[in-house]
Amino acid sequence: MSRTAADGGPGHPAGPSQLALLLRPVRTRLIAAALLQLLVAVLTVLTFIALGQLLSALIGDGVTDSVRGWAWVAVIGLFAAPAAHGISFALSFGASRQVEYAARRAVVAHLERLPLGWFTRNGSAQVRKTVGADIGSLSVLVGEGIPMLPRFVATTVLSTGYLLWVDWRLALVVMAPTVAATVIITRQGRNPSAEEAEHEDAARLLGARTTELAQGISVFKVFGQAQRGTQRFGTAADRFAETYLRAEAVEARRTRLTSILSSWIVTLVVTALAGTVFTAAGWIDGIVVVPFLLLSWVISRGVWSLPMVLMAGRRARMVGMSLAQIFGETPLEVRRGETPRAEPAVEFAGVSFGYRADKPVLREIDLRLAPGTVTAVVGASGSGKSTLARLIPRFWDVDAGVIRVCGRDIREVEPEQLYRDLAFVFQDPQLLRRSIADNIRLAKPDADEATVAEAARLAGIDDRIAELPRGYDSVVGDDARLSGGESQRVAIARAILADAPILVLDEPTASADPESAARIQDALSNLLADKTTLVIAHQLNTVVDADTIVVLDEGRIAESGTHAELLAADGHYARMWAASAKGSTRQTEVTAR
Ligand SMILES: Nc1ncnc2c1ncn2[C@@H]1O[C@H](COP(=O)(O)OP(=O)(O)OP(=O)(O)O)[C@@H](O)[C@H]1O
Repeated sequence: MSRTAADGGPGHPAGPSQLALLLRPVRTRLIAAALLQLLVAVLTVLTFIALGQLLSALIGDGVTDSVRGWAWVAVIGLFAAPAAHGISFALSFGASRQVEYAARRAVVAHLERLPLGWFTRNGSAQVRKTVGADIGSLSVLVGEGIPMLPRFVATTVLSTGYLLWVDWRLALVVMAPTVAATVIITRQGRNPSAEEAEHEDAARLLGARTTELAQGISVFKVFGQAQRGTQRFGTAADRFAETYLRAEAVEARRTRLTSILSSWIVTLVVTALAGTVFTAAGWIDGIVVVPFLLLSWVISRGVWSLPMVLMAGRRARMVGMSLAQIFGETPLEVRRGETPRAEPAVEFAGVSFGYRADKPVLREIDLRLAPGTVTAVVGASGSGKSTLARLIPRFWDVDAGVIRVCGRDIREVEPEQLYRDLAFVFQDPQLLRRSIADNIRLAKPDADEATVAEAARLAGIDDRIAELPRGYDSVVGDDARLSGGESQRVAIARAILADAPILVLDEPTASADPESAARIQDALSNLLADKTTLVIAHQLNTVVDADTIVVLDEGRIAESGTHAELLAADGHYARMWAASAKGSTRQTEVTAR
């Protein structure tokens, strides 16, 4: 069993083919831009040939009719080449913006269809990297790389062809350094050096350590380990710097030879020396050297830009891989189903699930949450309570069995419908960096202010919101800094407003202090009225009134019943209850002392 599909989901070809799909709508514009760059190449080479002819005429042959023609070519080339380049750039730049926008939309649309569990595993880092940096590189590739490549090739081929035609022997000598540089650069450009790869690794590690330090600095400090936290970061930063210097040194060594070989001054000197030798030997007329001086310079400039073209190719591969990773994730499939929607019950029938094939977390769960009842799930840490709760909103799909919500297999329900039937409040209430009002009305964007305020009142958070500088318009994280318990109550207000018939609550009081926990419990009692509820609880005293208490033990249902029934059964639950009673007595004694 695998939670990822490396080979692409249905309708979403991975990698390069995804890139091809994105480029298809702008294909015509890119072809036009590339053709214009070909024209620029032709005009550039013609201009230099014309310059050669003019210089030759000035030095020796005298001005003839054909020279006048070449003068026109030079003038036209001088104006037409920048104009063609300008139009080509406008076309490819426009196309790059369109591709960038389409790529971001395609990624976001695909993300919308991924199971929620994917986000808990990957967090926001990969999404940020793909939607931000990688798609940014894609834009550079489309805007510059794709049109510039034909220009580079055409300039080199045309100039070389012309020089070979003028005098192939001199051409071979003059071109030798640039050909050598081209071969070396192309071979080097294909694979990054070991030092470069090591530096990439160090950069990734530094990124991870920076996040760890930013998120965990308070924990390190509280335990007197601030130095250790910064030490881990410092070691990563040192390694980053060291590998950078090493990679740069290797790069400098690698490029030393090629930058000499492809430098224009070397080309000019080689051309002048070879031209002198050839002329002295009587193999050529001295005037023939003029076009060589001009065009070998054009070629060396092209070779100079080759590493950038190759870099664009490497980036394209990287972007392709990054997109493949996201598009390779199998989206939530919604199967065709004919079962009509029934009363708001939740059923687990023979459900088994594991995050890994060799480690089942839930085994053969049979459970029914009857409409309008509260079912509490308790059990030791790691027994699978949160996993059970998260399977209902399809964080992951079951490996065996079926989960039904309102009588229908959840794999046959459109997510929009499923999330209308379900509201969930988890341990870590995720509030968006938006106004409090927007956070509450997430499930009902058109809810008016009075309705939002009423939900906040029922959730017991209205008085705290009133204290905020801009009340309901205060923005979470900016002028609304809320405690864990307060955030939890905002999440409950959101669930109250959503008014879904089924509620899934995963330890909603987990991060709250006793006073806050009591307020959350009050808020929940407003939320629970008439709902079908599944609540995960650590503190048994919060669930004694539940209609059914289910005890999970190593992923299996060990027993279930009411509080009184389970105490009478004297099994798992009774032992947990006795242990929790002992714990709270000890707690009371400690507090009294
Ligand atoms: N996203 C995940 N990927 C891999 N394993 C996971 C993931 N989430 C939980 N697990 C593993 O599944 C098992 C059950 O975890 P779960 O969180 O469901 O237990 P729990 O009963 O809710 O525990 P607790 O009361 O401590 O929150 C544990 O062994 C846990 O390590």
